[in-house]
Amino acid sequence: MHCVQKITENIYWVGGNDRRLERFENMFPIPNGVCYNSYLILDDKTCLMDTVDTAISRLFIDNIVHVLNGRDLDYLVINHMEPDHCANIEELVKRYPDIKIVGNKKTFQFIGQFYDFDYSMNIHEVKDCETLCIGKHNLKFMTMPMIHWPEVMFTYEETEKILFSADAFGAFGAMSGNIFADETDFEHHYLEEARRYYSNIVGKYGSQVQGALKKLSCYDIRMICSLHGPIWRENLEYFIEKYNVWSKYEPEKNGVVLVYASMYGNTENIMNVIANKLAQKGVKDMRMYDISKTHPSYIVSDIWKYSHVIFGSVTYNMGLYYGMESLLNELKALNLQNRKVGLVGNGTWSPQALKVMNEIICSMKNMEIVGTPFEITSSMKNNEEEIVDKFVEGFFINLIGC
Ligand SMILES: Cc1cc2nc3c(=O)[nH]c(=O)nc-3n(C[C@H](O)[C@H](O)[C@H](O)COP(=O)(O)O)c2cc1C
Repeated sequence: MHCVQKITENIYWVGGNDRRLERFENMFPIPNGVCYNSYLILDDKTCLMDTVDTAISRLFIDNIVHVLNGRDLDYLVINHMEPDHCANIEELVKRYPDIKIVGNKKTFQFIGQFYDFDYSMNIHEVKDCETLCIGKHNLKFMTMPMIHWPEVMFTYEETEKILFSADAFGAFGAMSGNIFADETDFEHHYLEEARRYYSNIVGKYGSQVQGALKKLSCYDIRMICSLHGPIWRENLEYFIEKYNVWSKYEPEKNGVVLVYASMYGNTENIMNVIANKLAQKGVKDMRMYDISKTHPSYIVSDIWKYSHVIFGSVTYNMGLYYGMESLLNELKALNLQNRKVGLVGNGTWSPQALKVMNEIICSMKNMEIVGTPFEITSSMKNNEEEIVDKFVEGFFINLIGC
């Protein structure tokens, strides 16, 4: 049966939820599921904003048929050509052969690359800032390359002042009936997952997001409709400001994330000792992760949030432990900047971990090594506590000075 909601007088949410998918992009665990949003505008012409993933195709078609109530579908706007939003294009062209697909040059290139059906009679190609009037509603298309694919567009509906923002302003997490952010306890339910979504998926493209925010600042926006996560119709500034901070790679909070790679527990032990000593100095809300236990997307997300991070790793075959090396390289690939970093290495016969971690961190932008990095040979002895104290003292002074 159809499952839709009105979001304004003539616009409907026709998306759906997926709580069965284990991993988004076959990579990121989504214990709270995910939603695929799509929106249908009824006016002189009917217009659908994006489609959904194959997982919910059947419901999606039911939703559209129900809302159209016998009308034809005139336009399908493709703001983003990623397959989790595009699974139904062919089906819609079959059902509504006169439909016009609205996209830019790259959109049509990607449709041709992903799918094998004839849409040559359905193309309505638009350029940046072009508009399309469908009655009382007027759609303005803004190309937003690399947020987070090159063909991405935002569509601004000028009459009701709604921004259809593709994947931007999205979040992991299925919706439980409450499709508006103001109907949810967003800070507790969605914020962490919105940050994990942003940092891991869009994080690399901070400068493009900054560009988009600048472009959008000229528009009066009353509602933001993303392709994932809740719709924003109140307190939009709150979430826009989160995007502003995240895309500038600025920490949201002064605090410490500790991440370790440890096989036999000695590096783990030192990280616990460091955390204890920092706690005794009054540092609160620290987060500690075992790289082999927690999916890196959660660690990336917390590092995006906090100002300081301490990495502790064993040496493995003259290099870094695999999980730690891949985390550090991922942070670098995501363009993470402006963090203060403490380093602790470990090795038994030829310790290399500290050197390799230091090299990766120093190759990133605006990363500062704080505290005196140190290396353990196998395990730390009670009579070596002075080294840890020296590290903690330097790290703490920097932390409280921030
Ligand atoms: C497969 C393997 C490769 C290792 N390679 C090195 C190495 O190249 N250099 C070194 O100094 N230690 C090496 N180690 C030793 C560990 O780094 C070391 O025992 C570490 O001090 C233990 O710390 P942990 O108790 O936190 O696991 C290796 C250990 C294993 C299991």
